[in-house]
Amino acid sequence: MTIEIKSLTKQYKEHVVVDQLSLTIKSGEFFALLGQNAAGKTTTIKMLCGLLPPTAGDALLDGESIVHQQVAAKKKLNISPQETAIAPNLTVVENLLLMGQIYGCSKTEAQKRASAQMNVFGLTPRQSSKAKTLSGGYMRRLSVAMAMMSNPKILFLDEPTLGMDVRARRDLWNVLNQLKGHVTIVLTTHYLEEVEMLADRVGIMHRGKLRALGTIQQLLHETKKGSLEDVFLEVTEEESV
Ligand SMILES: Nc1ncnc2c1ncn2[C@@H]1O[C@H](COP(=O)(O)OP(=O)(O)OP(=O)(O)O)[C@@H](O)[C@H]1O
Repeated sequence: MTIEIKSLTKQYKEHVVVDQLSLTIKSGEFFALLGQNAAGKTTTIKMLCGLLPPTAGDALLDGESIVHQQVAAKKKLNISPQETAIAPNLTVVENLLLMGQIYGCSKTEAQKRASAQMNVFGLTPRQSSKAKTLSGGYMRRLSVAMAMMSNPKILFLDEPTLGMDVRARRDLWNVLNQLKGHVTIVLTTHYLEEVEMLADRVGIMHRGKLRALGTIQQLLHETKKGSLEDVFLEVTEEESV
């Protein structure tokens, strides 16, 4: 369940978008990847998920190379992307069962997993609602629950609470907290409060490079700042345009 990123690089013509990123994310860790717009976060996650080939470097997901053992590496992970894969005209439970089928579960196994996920994500009361009738917050919950249907060892969450109201965000945080320690989670977000609430460790990217890495306490100590926001602003300031 460990993610070992080794000099991972993505270059578009002369533009180096991810620049020799090296980082190890521990098994069961909740890791937050931060950075300003265009820092290279989504590109990094897309490479780790096998959606984008790296220009150079590699990453090992539970020991499987994303370059040389793509199929095996992909089996370790799932992603709840910004654009969700929810079918609007299917109900909540149908969406979950469909995911189960896609991942090759038997009908009984898919039903078992769907019930478990609806329970964890507080979706049971809405199981017969068509997905298109759900609020944005419930949609995001469904999206993460669908990603969990494959029982992934590694889960990537790309801005999971974007556009959610305060309560929906808090509810999803509670749910994500329950996954802590059981699944290795990589989260990208612009909400620093979310990071403070959930993350074991934080990496801050700036212009494709990893500029800071550690627990929030370590980062505050190293930079002698009073808040994660101040750390973030300092780390991303010096070269910002
Ligand atoms: N297909 C592409 N061709 C050329 N440049 C690209 C391509 N895809 C992304 N980029 C560039 O890569 C850089 C990093 O983009 P990326 O989406 O990884 O940033 P991000 O940190 O996820 O930003 P945000 O917080 O805005 O989501 C940007 O400058 C973007 O314009």
